[in-house]
Amino acid sequence: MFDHKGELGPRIIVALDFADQAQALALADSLDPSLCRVKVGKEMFTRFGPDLVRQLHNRGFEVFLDLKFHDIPNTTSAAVAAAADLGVWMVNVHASGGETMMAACRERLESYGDDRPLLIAVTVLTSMSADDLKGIGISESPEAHVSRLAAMTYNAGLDGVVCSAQEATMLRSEQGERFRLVTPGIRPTFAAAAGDQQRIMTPVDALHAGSDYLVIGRPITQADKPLEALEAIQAEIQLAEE
Ligand SMILES: O=c1ccn([C@@H]2O[C@H](COP(=O)(O)O)[C@@H](O)[C@H]2O)c(=O)[nH]1
Repeated sequence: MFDHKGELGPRIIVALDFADQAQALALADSLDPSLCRVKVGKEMFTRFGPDLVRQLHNRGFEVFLDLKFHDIPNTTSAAVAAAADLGVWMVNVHASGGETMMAACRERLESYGDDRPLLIAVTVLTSMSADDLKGIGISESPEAHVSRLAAMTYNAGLDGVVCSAQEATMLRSEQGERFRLVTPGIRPTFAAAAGDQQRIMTPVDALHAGSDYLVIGRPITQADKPLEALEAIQAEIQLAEE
């Protein structure tokens, strides 16, 4: 679970959320694949498809394909295999699709051996608060619900979860060191706007809390100078680690 595809490598995953492919690739060209990975999500994949992923691979980036599959086991496991065929570094499903579905996805990737992508599951979206959970009929706290979904993910044999950094310390102690914690909702000290994110943390605090990978979008992609924003975050991290 831990020893393939360059883990840990760069801890920052830049979320490429653009309506324009040329803009996304221009940004990628201004970044350094040795300093970050990139994430392709629903917007860009729906517009530009697998070709965008190939173009990023050609530029030397490892790609997290963030399509959050949520369907019956047969469909979801086939989708995960398609992602593996594309050669992505990481792919995800929704943990709320259930343990049987997640286990089917994990099993489907067995035949790829060490070439398989990391397979993780989304717990509770970082844009959701306790009130949002109540709105969909879930009365437990975000922490308790994340903990429940992460335990299911672990039992299904996946590599880790997407959660907020606010749950990282809890999950690290519950699921151990090898369970990958991928945390969006990261807001560096220089980025004032939380936007639609509810459960946020700074990069340094997130790493201290136990995050393995920090997913960062707008604070980098919408910055006047994206490479400088990325470097500023890395400097924050390095300073805190000294
Ligand atoms: O719970 C989740 C799961 C995925 N995301 C994705 O991460 C990035 C975050 O972008 P920011 O601009 O830094 O807010 C975005 O692509 C989301 O789709 C998430 O935010 N939360």
